[in-house]
Amino acid sequence: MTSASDESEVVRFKRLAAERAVDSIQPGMVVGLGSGSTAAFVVRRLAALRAEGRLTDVVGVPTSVETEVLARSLGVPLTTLEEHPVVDLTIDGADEVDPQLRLIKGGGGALLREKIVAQASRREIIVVDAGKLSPRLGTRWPVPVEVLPFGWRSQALFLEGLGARITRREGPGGTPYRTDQGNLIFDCAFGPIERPEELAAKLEARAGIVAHGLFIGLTSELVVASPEGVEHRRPV
Ligand SMILES: O=C(CO)[C@H](O)[C@H](O)COP(=O)(O)O
Repeated sequence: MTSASDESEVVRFKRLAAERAVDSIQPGMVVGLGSGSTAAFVVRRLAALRAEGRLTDVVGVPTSVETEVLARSLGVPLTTLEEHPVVDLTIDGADEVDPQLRLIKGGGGALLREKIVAQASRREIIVVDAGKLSPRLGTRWPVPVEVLPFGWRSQALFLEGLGARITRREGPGGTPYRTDQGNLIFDCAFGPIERPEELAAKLEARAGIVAHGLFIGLTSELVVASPEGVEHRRPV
């Protein structure tokens, strides 16, 4: 168990951003629970508030098996998109955020469920430490692309044809990483991406590509924590 005193600065910023976003949760909400280390702080904060008798009627929609396991272990009640096809508010992390609040996500491999939940949400708050901010997507992070195992070598050639340097993500013991759906991930280094919308359209047109980590037009608010403090950027 990590105590607040031995948290690294970056981890502290992740926690502060996550905790600020939790302030936006209202009683009775259906809340999308993102994946990754920053989003895990959202689940922990929700559990701590429940222990104080607050937000006890909030239910979460987990975006990954990992988040589901964490939430269950902390007693946070969960639901599904089948039961609640519209989510009031989702709080999730990101790997890279550009000035238009376009994102690269999927460092934790949960991109497909994260995007499904984001698209089902009325509001999507992204929580990051300031190190995730980037002038142009692709500068600091590859774009994860989830592909069906069927025909994966063809997808690899297609992705290289788009100009990416690709790496098939590895799981435990050097075996291919598998997503919660049993698919593969290629991390695609494009370098700084000039027109993310065009790249997203090409990826979406390809059969066998199940999801990609470009999240465009899905962020409604951003919470960024840095040495200067915590900033909640809302639409103007
Ligand atoms: O997209 C994600 C998982 O698929 C995460 O939100 C992203 O990788 C950020 O992770 P972290 O909060 O651990 O830095």
